[in-house]
Amino acid sequence: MELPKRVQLKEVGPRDGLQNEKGFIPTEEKIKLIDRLSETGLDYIEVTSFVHPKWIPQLADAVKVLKSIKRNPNVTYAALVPNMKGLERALECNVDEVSIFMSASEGHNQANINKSINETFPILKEVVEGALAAGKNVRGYVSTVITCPYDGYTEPTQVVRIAEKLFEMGVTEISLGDTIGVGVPTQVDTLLIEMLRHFKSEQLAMHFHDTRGTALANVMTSLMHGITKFDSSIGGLGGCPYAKGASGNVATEDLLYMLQEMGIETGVQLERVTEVALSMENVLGKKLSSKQVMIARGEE
Ligand SMILES: CC(C)(COP(=O)([O-])OP(=O)([O-])OC[C@H]1O[C@@H](n2cnc3c(N)ncnc32)[C@H](O)[C@@H]1OP(=O)([O-])[O-])[C@@H](O)C(=O)NCCC(=O)NCCSC(=O)C[C@@](C)(O)CC(=O)[O-]
Repeated sequence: MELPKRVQLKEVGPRDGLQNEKGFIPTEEKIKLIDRLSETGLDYIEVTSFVHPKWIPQLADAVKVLKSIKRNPNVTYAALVPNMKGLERALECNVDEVSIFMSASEGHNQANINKSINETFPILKEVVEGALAAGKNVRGYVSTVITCPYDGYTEPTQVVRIAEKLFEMGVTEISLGDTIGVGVPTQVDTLLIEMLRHFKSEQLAMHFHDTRGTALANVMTSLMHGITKFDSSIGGLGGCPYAKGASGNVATEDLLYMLQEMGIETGVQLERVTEVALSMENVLGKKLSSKQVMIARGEE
């Protein structure tokens, strides 16, 4: 079986991981989390999001967080940006990379960003133009690529249509989100066969939530298609408040363990990431569900 020799992990814990947490996490703790993650070998961290604080109150401190972290020159610090207002705030803090986002399905797009798919394109086009003019790279998320909590199954051709539009705008990479974490390997296979007829594997990243425990199997299927970029979240935290039933992302430390044992390099230190994940249990006042954290707790 031919698998990639090296994979890049994009840590989305401080943004996707925390956005769904109910109680407000003190800003100092978010900064500490990002600073600790910056010392684990990760080279990409999505730190926050410049969405409307009314929609995601947990990340209302985005400006303070991004301005206060200790930047490691080897790490790209990215943030989610939905529109020009968000871009202004992100540029004010000198974000390294901008992540725009929309869904492949109408139902989730409307619930998540209060716009139809067609209304979203010109808004994002303006954001991409503004970010590129400011010298920032732009990454695009396409959510609900397998199933939408409102509209059901998503046709792969619809994902291709949205991805083509985002690439035309100037994004350099698209992260494909199984937003509610119900996808299975055969569906990922079907999706990637279609996507790879139109795009190169280097242009794609995969973003798996793990609601049904299928995320690692979906990563494996993606590796077999030559995908080398995966989003993951420390401790398996995460979820979208506008996607009912969505649980956390694949846990960074569980993904790292699997890759490491398969001899795939990441440059990230499993022990350090696990320590950071474990420390989040105190901050959040709850046990995390990742296997590596359970083992570190002595609960094998
Ligand atoms: C997109 C909007 C802003 C539209 O929200 P809206 O209410 O339609 O916004 P609007 O453009 O009509 O503006 C209304 C007011 O909000 C202000 N406003 C407008 N934008 C901003 C901004 N950026 N920052 C601060 N303020 C803002 C704007 O200035 C105005 O203020 P007013 O004039 O009334 O005083 C809203 O729907 C929103 O913030 N949605 C984000 C929801 C979200 O973050 N969801 C979770 C993301 S996770 C995800 O999408 C999936 C992903 C990426 O993780 C991958 C996967 O798992 O698949």
